[in-house]
Amino acid sequence: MVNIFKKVDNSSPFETDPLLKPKAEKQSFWKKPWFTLFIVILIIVITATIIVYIFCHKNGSPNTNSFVGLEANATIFKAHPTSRLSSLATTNEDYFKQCAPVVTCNPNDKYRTYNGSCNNLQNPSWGAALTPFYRLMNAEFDDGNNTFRVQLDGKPLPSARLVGLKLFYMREIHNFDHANNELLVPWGQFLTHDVSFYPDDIRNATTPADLDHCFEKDKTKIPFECSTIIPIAADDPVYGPYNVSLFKFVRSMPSVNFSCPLTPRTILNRNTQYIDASHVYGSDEKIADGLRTFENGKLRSRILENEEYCPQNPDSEFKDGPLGKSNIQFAAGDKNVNQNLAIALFQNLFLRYHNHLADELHILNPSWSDERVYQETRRIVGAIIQVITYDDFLPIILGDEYMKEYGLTGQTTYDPSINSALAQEMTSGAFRAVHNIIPAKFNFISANYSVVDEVEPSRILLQPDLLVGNFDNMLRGFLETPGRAVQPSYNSLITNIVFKIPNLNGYSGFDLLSYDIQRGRDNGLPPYNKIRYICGLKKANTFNDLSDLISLEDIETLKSLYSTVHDIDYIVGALLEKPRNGSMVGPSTACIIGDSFYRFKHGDRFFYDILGQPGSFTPAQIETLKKITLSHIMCTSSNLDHMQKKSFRFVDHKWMSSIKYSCKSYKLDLSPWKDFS
Ligand code: HEM
Ligand SMILES: [Ca+2]
Repeated sequence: MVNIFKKVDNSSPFETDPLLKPKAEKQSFWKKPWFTLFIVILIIVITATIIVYIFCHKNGSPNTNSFVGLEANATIFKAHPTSRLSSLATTNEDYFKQCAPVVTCNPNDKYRTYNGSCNNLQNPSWGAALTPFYRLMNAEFDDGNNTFRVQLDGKPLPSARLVGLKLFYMREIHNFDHANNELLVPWGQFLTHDVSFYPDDIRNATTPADLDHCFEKDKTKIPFECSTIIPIAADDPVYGPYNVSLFKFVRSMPSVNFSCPLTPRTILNRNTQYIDASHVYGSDEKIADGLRTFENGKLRSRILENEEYCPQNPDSEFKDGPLGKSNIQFAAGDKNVNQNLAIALFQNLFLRYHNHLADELHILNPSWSDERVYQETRRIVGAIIQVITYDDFLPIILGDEYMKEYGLTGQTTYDPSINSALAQEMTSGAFRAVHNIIPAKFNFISANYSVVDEVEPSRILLQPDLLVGNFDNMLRGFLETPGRAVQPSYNSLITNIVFKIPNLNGYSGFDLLSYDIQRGRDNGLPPYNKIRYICGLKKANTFNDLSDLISLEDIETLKSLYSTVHDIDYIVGALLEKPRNGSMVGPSTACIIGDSFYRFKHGDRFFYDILGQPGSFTPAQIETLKKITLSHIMCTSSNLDHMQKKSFRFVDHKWMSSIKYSCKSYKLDLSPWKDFS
């Protein structure tokens, strides 16, 4: 803009012909053609801005996504609506036939079990903790059972780091999604931790730290535990200069470690596979009891710097994270509570909310026992997570059209033939594609809206100390920062963390994208082309057949990495796909996410709006639950005092403070819980 105006000034005849100058000075400036032109352009710009703004906020479409080279209105995605997927896997029942414990259920139980069993009365172990992830297609391993998939021509798959470098590195676009804020990120992860957790395979006592010896060069034989490391080339632009030659990679723990030697390699999910707040309360009774005070229904907590936080984890395993020492290690229902600051923030937020709600219910019903208050609160918190997920979060991730296509809106009808368990294709593939909206830095924003700290990924992983004293600023940071524009690349900081290994006197690294690609191979995910097929999209016979969804430039790079179109890792294809308008994800990602959330909704006998079950809420309670927003939770559990109604929307305090309502307006009507039996 500035340059353009300068150019006009320079070419002005007044400068070159002084004789014209007095006449020109007498003429009113608003009669000049350039002024009229300026006004017209200004009006066009303002009108266009208003239209774009209204469109973004109405449709929830980020519209700032950075998929160039493909038609914005790609109607092709509509050509194959797949509202229900049918699993083609033949192994889903193996665990239940061979290893599932005998479970006796009380069909009249009002509350969920801790481990999720007895939700489905005909198949009581479905969706329970410590049962396998579901599969939409059979696992793909080279030897059929265990070893990483290879390419069709027998060559090993390209290094996950190389794939990331060639396709995604240096492609990051620093645009914002001005429709949404960054809160989508902690919510997405919080939701993930409700339904997914697989621990490392440490059968040979191989913790990540034990893999240091994999760095040693000149080995004639690669030790077993080093065989799945992610190789890094010497000319890697980031890690090369530090001589980092590999990322350590520990495989997921297979079922054999839980006395169930299934083949092909089968991974058990340690968390309940329902959206039921198991990450707040625990996926077994021992963990749940350890988190309770057994007084007035409350959870254990501690006060740090005058605020309430989760209790300290007594487990020595947590004392020192691999990235440094941490005095604080929270305990919560999910073991991954300390994985990064964002998830720690949300676990603490919900701990506070539980205790707030328990207080309210206790005041409302003083005669209720500790057990009753605790279980009712737990039930409400689980329901709230469902409401926020389906009403607010998913419509932004998937868009309204996909929401309808996949049956994720409206009244839930319980269908006992549905196994709600989380699909491997989802947890090791599709839902990870949403890692592309993780911002490079977390902004801590003070009450007067100034950024007081910008925290890089190297400071957020496994070291939650920073949360204490910064709770409000961190929450405000997520609310007050526009989201990262949807794009194929992850942010370059989360893919390029270099850290020093003290005992090795060298360096190591972390790259979330490499780990996501490698995890897909570890857990036997089918390649991208097969997911296209199950999702009803056109199966590609040649690389060029991908051009319906992937740009020609990316197809050329894919050709240079993979032997055939059938070899491409699923998450790689998922990231490269052009999202449908109004959605943040491409069709093969939406299809897998849609399937999972369909099964979480219609396969859960305790889903919050299902009627006629012993665990059903009353119609009046359901009405109250439907009105709950994340803003209410944040208002109740922090010191923030104003909040927009649509919590995930970016509401710039400078221009739109009038639609940030006082926290006093976010009251929850608990009267339907008064004296009900
Ligand atoms: C601060 C932001 C986040 C960080 C630092 C983060 C980091 C990680 C890491 C380190 C893993 C394990 C990688 C491995 O397999 O070794 C993981 C797994 C995963 N993440 Fe994220 N993530 C974040 C946000 C999200 C979001 C927003 C979503 C989805 C909406 C998501 C979905 C998943 C899923 C589905 C998995 C696999 C589930 C599991 O580990 O049990 N994450 N993430
Ligand atoms: Ca759960």
